[in-house]
Amino acid sequence: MVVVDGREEEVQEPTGCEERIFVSVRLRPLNDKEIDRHDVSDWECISDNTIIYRNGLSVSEKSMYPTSYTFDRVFSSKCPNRRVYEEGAKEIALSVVRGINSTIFAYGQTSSGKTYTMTGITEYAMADIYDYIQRHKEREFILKFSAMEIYNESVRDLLSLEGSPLQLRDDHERGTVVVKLTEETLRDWNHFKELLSICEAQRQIGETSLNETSSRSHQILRVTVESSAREFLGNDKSSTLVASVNFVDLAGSERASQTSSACARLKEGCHINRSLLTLGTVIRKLSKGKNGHIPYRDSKLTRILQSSLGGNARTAIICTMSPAQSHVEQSRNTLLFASCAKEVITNGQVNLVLSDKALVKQMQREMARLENELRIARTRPTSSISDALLREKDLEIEKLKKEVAILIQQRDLAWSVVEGIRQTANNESPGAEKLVKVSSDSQYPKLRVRDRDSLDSANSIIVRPVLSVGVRSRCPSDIQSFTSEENFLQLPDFKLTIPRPSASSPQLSPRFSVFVGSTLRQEENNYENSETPCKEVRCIDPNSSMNRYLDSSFSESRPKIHHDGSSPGENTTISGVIEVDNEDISKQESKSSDLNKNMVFEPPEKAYLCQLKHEPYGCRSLRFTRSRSCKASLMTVSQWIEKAEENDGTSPVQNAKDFTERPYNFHRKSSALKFDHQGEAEEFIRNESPNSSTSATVNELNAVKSPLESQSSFTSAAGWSVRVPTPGNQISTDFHTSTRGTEEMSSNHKYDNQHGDSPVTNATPETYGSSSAWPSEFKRLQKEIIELWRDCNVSLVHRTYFFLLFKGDPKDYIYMEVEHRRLSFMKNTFTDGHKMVENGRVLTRASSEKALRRERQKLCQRISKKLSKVEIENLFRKWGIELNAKQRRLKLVNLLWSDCNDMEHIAESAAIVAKLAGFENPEKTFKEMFGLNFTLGQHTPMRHNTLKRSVLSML
Ligand SMILES: Nc1ncnc2c1ncn2[C@@H]1O[C@H](COP(=O)(O)OP(=O)(O)OP(=O)(O)O)[C@@H](O)[C@H]1O
Repeated sequence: MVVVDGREEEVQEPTGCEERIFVSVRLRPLNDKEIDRHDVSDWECISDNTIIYRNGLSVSEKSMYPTSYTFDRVFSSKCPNRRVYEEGAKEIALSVVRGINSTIFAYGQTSSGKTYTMTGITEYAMADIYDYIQRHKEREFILKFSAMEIYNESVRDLLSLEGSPLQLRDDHERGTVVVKLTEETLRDWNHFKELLSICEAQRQIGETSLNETSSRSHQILRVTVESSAREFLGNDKSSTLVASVNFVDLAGSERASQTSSACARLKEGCHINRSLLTLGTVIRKLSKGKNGHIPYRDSKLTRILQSSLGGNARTAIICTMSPAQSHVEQSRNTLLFASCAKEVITNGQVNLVLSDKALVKQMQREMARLENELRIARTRPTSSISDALLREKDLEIEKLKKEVAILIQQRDLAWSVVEGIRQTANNESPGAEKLVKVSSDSQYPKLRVRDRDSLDSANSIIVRPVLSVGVRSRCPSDIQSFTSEENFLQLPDFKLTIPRPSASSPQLSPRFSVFVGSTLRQEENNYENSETPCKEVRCIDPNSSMNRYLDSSFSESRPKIHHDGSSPGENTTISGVIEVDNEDISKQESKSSDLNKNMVFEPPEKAYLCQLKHEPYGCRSLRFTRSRSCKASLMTVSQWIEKAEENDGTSPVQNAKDFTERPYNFHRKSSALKFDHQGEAEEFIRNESPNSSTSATVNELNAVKSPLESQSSFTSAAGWSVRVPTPGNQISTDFHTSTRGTEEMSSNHKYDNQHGDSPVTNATPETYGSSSAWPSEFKRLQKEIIELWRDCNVSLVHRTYFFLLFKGDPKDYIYMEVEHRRLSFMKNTFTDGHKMVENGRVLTRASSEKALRRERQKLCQRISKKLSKVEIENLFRKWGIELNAKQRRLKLVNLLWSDCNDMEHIAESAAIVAKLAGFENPEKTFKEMFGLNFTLGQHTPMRHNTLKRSVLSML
């Protein structure tokens, strides 16, 4: 069933099939000569299929020759031609009327009866063809006759021979007799018989002309039958079936040795044998399959009969043999040939010659079929591809869902921080909002630094610490410049934008100390190369004593400090013009010297990165970000202890460099923060890293009153500072990214309102402060946090700090919430088997456990130093440790913070850790440190990119 022109047509396609050559063997009777010489018959057909050698074989002959041969048919000497035709050739010969080529061979030695057999078969076949035509008159048959002879490897057309009566006929074509069998001719059987007789006559003529050489030539009578193909193609009368039947009378297959020794005869025999030998070779090869080369071209005979030998034809071979004993050798060769021939497979196909119309139809059918196949083929792969794509997309969706969950956590956490800052600022400076409103630069609500010239004309200063969350892609070169291990993206940054100061506000004139390190220069050079100059410098507390922070290695390259008239130690404000008095920087920054003139830097160990930018509108902003040099400042107490322990035995100078500040420089930032035992902490630092500069730094912490402190500013342990506004300047917190532009805080609040899923943004201190629910909520949060500390192996020092610091004040809610979320995130991350990166370190649950063990060991070492013998023994007794037990100190330390359900135990543990760590009044610690610190403990819950994304998604 095929579709043509949109119609389905059922067409009987002519088909052929593979089949073996039909091989039969025919014995002739002993002829007169054989009888005369008393030759005997050695062969006998014992059945329709088997012929045997009657005489007994010698032992040697038995090993060489079989005595019995089986074929499709065997015909005895008494079998008439009719039966040989009927049983050995008819079916195959008549295939021609169905459009299938066919060939009837007669193979055998000379005088074995080939001609005798083929004459009878040809006559009967033609008679049957005639009968068939008579019964299928509607098919309009055309018969074409041709006869050829192959002699000495030359082909002759027997029908064009001189004197042939066929030449006189009108429908004669050279070498072919064409007889259109019309009603008239079909009625004239005699006429058809005449044709046959003509052919026979022609053959006789050929024989005559060859001077009795006919037995040494191969003669082929070919009858081509053409008829309409209506039987196969329905109404299409123009297409035809064309097939030929070949009647082949081969030359004798005797050996060359039996030919005349005369030269001519020898040559003739060679040629005969050439065709016969090639025929034998072809048959033998074909009997073994068609894989190898078949030498059809090696002889004329095989070339002409190529399609009949293993090709598109049905073939029957009748092997004739003499029964005489004297010809036994030739007879065996004939049987051997017949045995090979019966293995040959042919594949006769119906030969359909399509008319143009039928050809078009056929092509259409083929196209329709191919299109169907293509459609199916497209459907199948598409389906499989779709499945694969769906699976891939599903995985991607799952992955994105997880990322979204993480980002939501990060967003909430970041907003918690922002809210905390905002609330702190509002609480401590009620006039801040009002001052913000009177900003002179309403068009650009973010804070900016203008050129010095313009600063002169400025009439106000607005300092707005802006939570920048580390996205600095406003100029692409930023990113390129920060491909180092700096993880400024990891932590929220503040962008401090300082607009022009007011000339009438001299109290706001900035007085910054300036220190520029080599790292800074390199970074600045990077910025210089960018189209948008972004200057990253170190900005510090504007305190003249900052030069003390310089260590010996740095002091050589430190720039000159310019105080702009301010005396060291003078309380100055952070807001306003930042002045730079550094020759090196001025040279390097000659192209933008106006920027440097207003910049103040601090030494790397104490620095926050302050990024000064040219903005498209000509303004500049200072951005505080983390730098490599302030990386140490990001470390927590526990990290500090851990690091100190790690560096035991290493250069103490290195220790001093790495562990100089946190949380101690944070103490420095807060005037209210004074440890009773701070001296012990400092002593510890000196003991661990007896670097003079570091010691000086620590010693200066209390001695120096930061201008930030004067403004109620504070610095988070995360490495950036937030200043609480005081009357006279304006401070507000904001949350923005450089790439997305700036948005007013109000818009962020809108976001909060629209996304009320954050309990932090929904809850306010007032909410808890005015509610009796807060104490219970605090206890719940505290208990969960304690459990999370345990689950996340958080530093005991951190726990202690936090526990002692947040004791239930309603304002603590934000820090409790932040801590809770941070720990939850951390726990989930560890539970999922993920890693976290903190300051370039990969943190896992295992590594956190290891760090906690080290911290306990470190604390264990400090027991003897920090506690008296009596205190220690009392603790052992109270905690159920035998006084003479091995490793009793370590057992004691291991018990610290071990029972999360016993708040008395927790409180006692905190007291012990505080004493061991040397900070016994942590309640005086600035609480914002925890609210803003993402790196407390050993872990950093946010990764650079995820945090960045989370911020972008929020904006
Ligand atoms: N089955 C048969 N019954 C009676 N006579 C036969 C039979 N087969 C062959 N003959 C006779 O044997 C003689 C030789 O036969 P034929 O000419 O057909 O042999 P051939 O194989 O064609 O020889 P060549 O190879 O020389 O052409 C003929 O006189 C023929 O009449």
